[in-house]
Amino acid sequence: MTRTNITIGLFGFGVVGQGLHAVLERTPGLRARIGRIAVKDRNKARTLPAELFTFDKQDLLDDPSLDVIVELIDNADEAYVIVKQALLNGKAVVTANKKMLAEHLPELIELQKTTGVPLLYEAAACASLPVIRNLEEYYDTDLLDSVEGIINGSTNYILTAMNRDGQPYAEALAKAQKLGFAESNPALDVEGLDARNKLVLLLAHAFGLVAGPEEMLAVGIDRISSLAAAYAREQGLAIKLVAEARRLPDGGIAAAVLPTLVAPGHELSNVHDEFNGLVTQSGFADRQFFLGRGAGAFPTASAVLSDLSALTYGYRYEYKKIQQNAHLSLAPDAAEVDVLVTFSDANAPDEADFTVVHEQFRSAQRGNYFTGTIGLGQLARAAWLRQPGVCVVRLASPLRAAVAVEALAEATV
Ligand SMILES: NC(=O)C1=CN([C@@H]2O[C@H](COP(=O)(O)OP(=O)(O)OC[C@H]3O[C@@H](n4cnc5c(N)ncnc54)[C@H](OP(=O)(O)O)[C@@H]3O)[C@@H](O)[C@H]2O)C=CC1
Ligand SMILES: N[C@@H](CC=O)C(=O)O
Repeated sequence: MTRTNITIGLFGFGVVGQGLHAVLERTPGLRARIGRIAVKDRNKARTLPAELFTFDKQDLLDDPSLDVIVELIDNADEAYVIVKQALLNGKAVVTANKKMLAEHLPELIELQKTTGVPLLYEAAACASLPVIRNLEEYYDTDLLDSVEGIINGSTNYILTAMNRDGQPYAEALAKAQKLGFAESNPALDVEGLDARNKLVLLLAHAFGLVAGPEEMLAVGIDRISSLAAAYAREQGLAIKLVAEARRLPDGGIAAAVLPTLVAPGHELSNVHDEFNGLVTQSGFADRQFFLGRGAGAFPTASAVLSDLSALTYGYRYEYKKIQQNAHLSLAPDAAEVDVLVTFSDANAPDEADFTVVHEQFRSAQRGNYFTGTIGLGQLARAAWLRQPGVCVVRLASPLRAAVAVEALAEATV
């Protein structure tokens, strides 16, 4: 699609949809206008004339006057049907729906290939931060070693409100919802699933690895115990929800989303409120840091706007790294991680799962914890991880290649 006047068929007129409308009004240079809007609730009052709205998706998908479908609804299953049909109908699509993308990425990549129609989704990972196109284009030849970041705005907003402002968890979550940062189902945010969906997109564009979300471990902030929070405070560290993907020496990729202790000098320690931050590490450019708003109406709409503009000059993702790295796979059993585990007497973790246990603490008043090293795959499989009263927080060290138990024993003799 290379034209300068775009007529948009917009699905969804919630936080981001209304943000996009406002942003387009203030961006006359793009010459893009919303032709029709599909929404769901017939009883909701709208801020635009009623004739602009429809409740039938076909009114947009079958309308030849609409060049681009912008999909901004909060239902991933319905979004999938809409996006697929739009591509098959030859309409370019811009979406912010990371859940839908993460669940259907292989098919959506194939559909772009077979139809020749572009699907862009910069807003789906880190909202206003231009990460997808940078990972796809800028790091095209400079080999990336890792991406590590705070990629969910709501949980960062909640953790900031709790730690800096002393707000209770439930109050901070309610505020994140009120401000339009949280998903309609906020469990996606606080359980680490939204960050994991975004990590799927980062993996595809950073490393050319297309993985399903369920293949990666995600632990959310909803399980952070008061003992873990106290441990962090006493050590002068902050707990952040961090998504990490790291190339291992043997070529596999270790990837996970975990609450993580972040040291004061680390780039991510300065990412507050609903901001996101992403650190990339690559062969030649070395370490780089992206920082910006990771949720909210205008920041997210700004990324949608950028995708619309990119469509006008014929931009599409080429997924070059997927072709180059067809052999690449996730290797959780080749990786290990240092963690803090807090637990109640009733649900103690199995210490035999750990390669090493470092520090132990037991107190009838404060609760119990230990720190140790565990294989990433072992941690993901551990039944105790999901037991009530168990909290796992990654220590400040990154994911790394697993050291075999024997090698460790030899080294310590
Ligand atoms: N909020 C944010 O900061 C960010 C959100 N996103 C993503 O953007 C998308 C939209 O989020 P957000 O704007 O916050 O969500 P909202 O809940 O604010 O709005 C959702 C909109 O979708 C409409 N809708 C739901 N189902 C359908 C359907 N089947 N057909 C047509 N319209 C439908 C709703 O209609 P109605 O008005 O009738 O209820 C509503 O207008 C989500 O995928 C989200 O994950 C991505 C980055 C940031
Ligand atoms: N709920 C998401 C919205 C943006 O992606 C978040 O909080 O990051």
